[in-house]
Amino acid sequence: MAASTVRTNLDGKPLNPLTILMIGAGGFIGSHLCEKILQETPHKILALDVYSDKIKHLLEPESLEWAGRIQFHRINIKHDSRLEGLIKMSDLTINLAAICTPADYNTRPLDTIYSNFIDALPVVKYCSENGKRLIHFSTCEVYGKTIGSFLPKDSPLRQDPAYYLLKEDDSPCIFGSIEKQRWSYACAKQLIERLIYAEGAENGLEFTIVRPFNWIGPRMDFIPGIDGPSEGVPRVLACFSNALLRREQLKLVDGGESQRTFVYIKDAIEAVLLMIENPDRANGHIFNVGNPNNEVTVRQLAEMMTAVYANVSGEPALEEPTVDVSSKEFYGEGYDDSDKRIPDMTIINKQLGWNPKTSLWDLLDSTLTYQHKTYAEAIKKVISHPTTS
Ligand SMILES: NC(=O)c1ccc[n+]([C@@H]2O[C@H](COP(=O)([O-])OP(=O)(O)OC[C@H]3O[C@@H](n4cnc5c(N)ncnc54)[C@H](O)[C@@H]3O)[C@@H](O)[C@H]2O)c1
Ligand SMILES: O=C(O)[C@H]1O[C@H](OP(=O)(O)OP(=O)(O)OC[C@H]2O[C@@H](n3ccc(=O)[nH]c3=O)[C@H](O)[C@@H]2O)[C@H](O)[C@@H](O)[C@@H]1O
Repeated sequence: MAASTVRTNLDGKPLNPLTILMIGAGGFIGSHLCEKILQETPHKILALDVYSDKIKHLLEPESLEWAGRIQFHRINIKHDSRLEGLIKMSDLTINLAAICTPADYNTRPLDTIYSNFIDALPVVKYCSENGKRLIHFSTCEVYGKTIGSFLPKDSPLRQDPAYYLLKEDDSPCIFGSIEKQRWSYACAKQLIERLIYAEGAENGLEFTIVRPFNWIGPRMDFIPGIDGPSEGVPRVLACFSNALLRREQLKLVDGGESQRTFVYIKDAIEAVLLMIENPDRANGHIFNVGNPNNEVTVRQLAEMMTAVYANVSGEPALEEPTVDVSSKEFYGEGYDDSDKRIPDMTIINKQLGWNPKTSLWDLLDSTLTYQHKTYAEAIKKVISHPTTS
């Protein structure tokens, strides 16, 4: 960014450089947000995480044009007295830290609840007590299941948006029974949202809550056995990428009938930057951030990824690229699923004028090109020397 550029917000006001504490900066979303802020704004980042691999390229070498504008703090927010000091030093805190992989929700429900609720409490408290602004990352999973999912399969009402469109200020949050521990994540996220909202109402906390709807792109999660545990189960993009890279069948949980809308990480990050730089328009709001035009079933996603990867890698797809597995086999006891997730975009459109741009085909093409470049050689090595991995 040219040092002399005068940047203004949506209301034409000049933007002053901010100091931003980003908790969870070393993760998927954090790494893209750091890149965007460093490349396009004059803001400073205090990047906090227990890992830094995904932002290594931003931290070194020191000669990069943004040297001095990013500082990494290897801190676990569960137990570190430096947290309050960092919040005090910053104009804005963005909290991304969480356990947010469905394979963990029913197998590690305690860690999931602690991570998404208990560990976030001091962040909210310190922001509120010190009069600091907070952007907190929640999830579209707080909506749970759609009202329409309880209607008979052939009910024409299922086609009516009133029964499936997810609206921030209107839709109920519908989770399964307590034994369905999948909902431990959604429930913890819902309670922290309610707490933040209450801090706003009772103590004047300036907050924005983000509900991401399946943001995907490069650096999401890990490829098992390459840059993550061999037995680990990441989110669907990485699961399917891993299978494609290894020329294995893509596993469709319970027939792959669930529906999702996928948004390209780079589109979504633009929405977050608008929130950062337009507090008057973003404070006090909860925002859906997704792409309602990119809806597919998980089966369709598998078919699209198979076609795109064949093109990217130059290798023909398997004759039978997918296989059905039960959720119990894949995730274990207590798994349940969101049936359909289409974000209503009214509020984010009205407040920030944001719209996603990238089609599912285009985002899969750039993402799978990245996956192939980053992992194909390493996978080949592991496959040819399995014991040395
Ligand atoms: N990716 C999505 O589409 C999506 C969708 C819905 C919600 N979210 C939410 O957005 C946030 C970020 O998601 P992501 O996809 O980047 O996940 P991620 O797992 O890639 O990133 C989370 C980061 O937080 C860090 N972290 C976790 N606990 C920590 C602790 N105690 N102390 C310090 N650092 C800690 C992790 O090391 C990791 O780098 C999460 O809150 C998640 O629930 C993401
Ligand atoms: O990304 C989001 O917006 C939110 O949704 C995700 O939840 P989910 O979409 O269910 O997680 P994925 O792992 O991406 O799974 C999507 C669908 O694919 C299915 N799946 C997953 C992996 C696989 O190999 N095969 C497969 O069929 C799952 O059962 C599910 O129906 C995670 O909970 C969070 O990261 C986040 O809050």
